[in-house]
Amino acid sequence: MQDGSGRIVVNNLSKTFGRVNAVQNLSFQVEPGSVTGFLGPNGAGKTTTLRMLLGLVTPTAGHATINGQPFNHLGNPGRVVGAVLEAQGFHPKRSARDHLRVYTAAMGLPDQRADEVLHLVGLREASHRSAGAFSLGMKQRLALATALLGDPQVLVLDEPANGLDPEGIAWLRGFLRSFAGSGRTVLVSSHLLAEIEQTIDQVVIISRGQTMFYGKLDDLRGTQQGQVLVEAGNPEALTNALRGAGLTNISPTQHGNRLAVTGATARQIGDLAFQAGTPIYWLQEERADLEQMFFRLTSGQYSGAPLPGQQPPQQLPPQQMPQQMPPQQYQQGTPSGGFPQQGTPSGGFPQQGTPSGGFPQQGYQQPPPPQQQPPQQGWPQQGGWGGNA
Ligand SMILES: Nc1ncnc2c1ncn2[C@@H]1O[C@H](COP(=O)(O)OP(=O)(O)OP(=O)(O)O)[C@@H](O)[C@H]1O
Repeated sequence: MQDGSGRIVVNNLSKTFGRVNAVQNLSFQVEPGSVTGFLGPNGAGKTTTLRMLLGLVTPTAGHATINGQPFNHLGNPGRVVGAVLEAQGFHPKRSARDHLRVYTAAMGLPDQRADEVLHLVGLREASHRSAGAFSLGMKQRLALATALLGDPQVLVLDEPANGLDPEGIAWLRGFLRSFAGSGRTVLVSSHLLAEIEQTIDQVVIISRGQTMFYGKLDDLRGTQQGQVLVEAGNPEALTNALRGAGLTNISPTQHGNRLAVTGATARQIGDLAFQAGTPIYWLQEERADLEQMFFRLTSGQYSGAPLPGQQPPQQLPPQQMPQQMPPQQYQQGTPSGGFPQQGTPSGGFPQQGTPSGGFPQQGYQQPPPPQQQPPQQGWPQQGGWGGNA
């Protein structure tokens, strides 16, 4: 029985292709009402994981569920999951509206639903145009429209920002936030952290099929302490004051009198300088650079050696690693009636792509409980696709 939660659970999932360990012991959870980013460089195992979640690939070990069930056991998958794995597979001569109507008919939905989702993704004006003439960004939107047909509870998108121009990316960001804000679940993959950083609540970073980080972005930032750069009238007096306060991670910078201090806020340093009687001429907090951390966590995937200026890939301390679920025997899903089929886009039916999630790590704040709300209400309405949309 489905639990109706909208929760995605990936539990000790592994997949081996011959000698390639595409996915190794991956675990995470995606809660309704949240957006989870599934990140990793090319070949990290994202698509394989999403395909296992969507019942398109049989895991070597472990299992993945949506609403407490393997995808192939969902009674009406199109109403539960909307998935886009690749924005391809459209008949080139078929209009966007006709493409969608093939699926409304298959799903027993009214034709009008095709127009509704075209409006939702900003393709209303292009509904009569052939999909073959669409830009990559427009194809992304049409694939998303297809996934939305069944008004799904869960969205699983593989690299949905590919081909979108900056306006399209901003729109997608708002759309996904809104979708999750209505109590639904979003799992979105990308190989670029910056692309989805502003959209996601939590992140699962994988490299070579293994989890490198699973948790909230702030927790990831917290793994690397920021520093404060300070220029004081009397650096020696400030250094003494900082040491006196137990701050020993102080180093000179290449810039004259400036010091780099780790483990303190700018405010603390300002107070200590005041007490030491030295003026401050310049003060700046430097936050850890997420993109750099992402590269560091995933570097060496191909060469096995760190790139110049990068650290070797590092496994995070245990408290930052995903919690393991109790081992459960994987139950292979029974094949559904033709769905999902690769390349068969439809609301909730996987379209060549894959999602995934993770278990809350320590300190992870549970997102609000699932709230079923009328679909689309409050979702950003797109007036049209811009540029390369
Ligand atoms: N059907 C397959 N047969 C053999 N190897 C495969 C198969 N599918 C994937 N792989 C291998 O598994 C590994 C993970 O591939 P996967 O496509 O899941 O990575 P990815 O993170 O989605 O990469 P990208 O961002 O480039 O799509 C790669 O080494 C890939 O070559």
